[in-house]
Amino acid sequence: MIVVGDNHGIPDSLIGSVMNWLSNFFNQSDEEKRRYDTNDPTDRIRFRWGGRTQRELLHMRAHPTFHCPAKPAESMVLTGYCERMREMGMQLLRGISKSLGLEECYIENKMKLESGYSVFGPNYYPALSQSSDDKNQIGQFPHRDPGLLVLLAQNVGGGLQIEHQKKWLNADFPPSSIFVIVADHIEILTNGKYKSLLHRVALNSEVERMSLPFFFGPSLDVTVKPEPEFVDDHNPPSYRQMTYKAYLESNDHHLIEARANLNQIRL
Ligand SMILES: O=C(O)CCC(=O)C(=O)O
Ligand SMILES: [Fe+2]
Repeated sequence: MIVVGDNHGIPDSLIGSVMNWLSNFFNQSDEEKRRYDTNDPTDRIRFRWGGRTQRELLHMRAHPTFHCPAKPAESMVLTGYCERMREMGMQLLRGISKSLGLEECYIENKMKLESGYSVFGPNYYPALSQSSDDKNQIGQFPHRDPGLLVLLAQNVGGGLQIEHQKKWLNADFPPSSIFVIVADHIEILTNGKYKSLLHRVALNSEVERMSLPFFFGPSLDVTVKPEPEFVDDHNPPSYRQMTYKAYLESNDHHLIEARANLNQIRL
């Protein structure tokens, strides 16, 4: 896990405009939001209520083609934001490649990031009501995410928790920072040298919260596997190989849902 402080170069005004647009979106009537709650296999945009949680989520395909439910003039804000997230993700992956003693563009080339599949998937969590019954309400159950990195912005701090040495820690980062989560396909390609971060979300007790994860993934046709640089007699491959598309679609999930499946491909 890496936190990029407030020197990430993304203007506050851009983040603010994205938050404004999302706040308007989530505050629409259920009927209006339901227009994007379909099960069409060609969906590029999908709105969902969070099942056993009070979360609402909107997933939009961000790359290689960009889709969003905004009017053209407003969609510029969302496209601009997603482009900045991609640039930041690319820079971070160059750093990770170098930290592994590999050439800067190693991950970028192996994962064919020019046509990488990315999803922008904002969440809306209501405030926790004051009634004591609600004390344990959570926003998201423990999970890992698919892809290489998840770049996360939020409108207010408090809610995200990460697992470290079997304990849950609060990931308290300010709204001006971007929090970066290492996801499944970094773990697979490095054969477990980097670990995909287990995390969950508690409802912020005081105020409603929005979080803006950008799921930065490989190209859908890339077969992701432990690469030879991380495999030897003492370290046999720990994960089954699979295209990124097949990984996302396993368990009958839709590509846009961006669900993880790491435990099922461990060898
Ligand atoms: O809301 C958060 O802070 C985390 C969001 C998240 O983990 C996800 O949407 O996958
Ligand atoms: Fe997540």
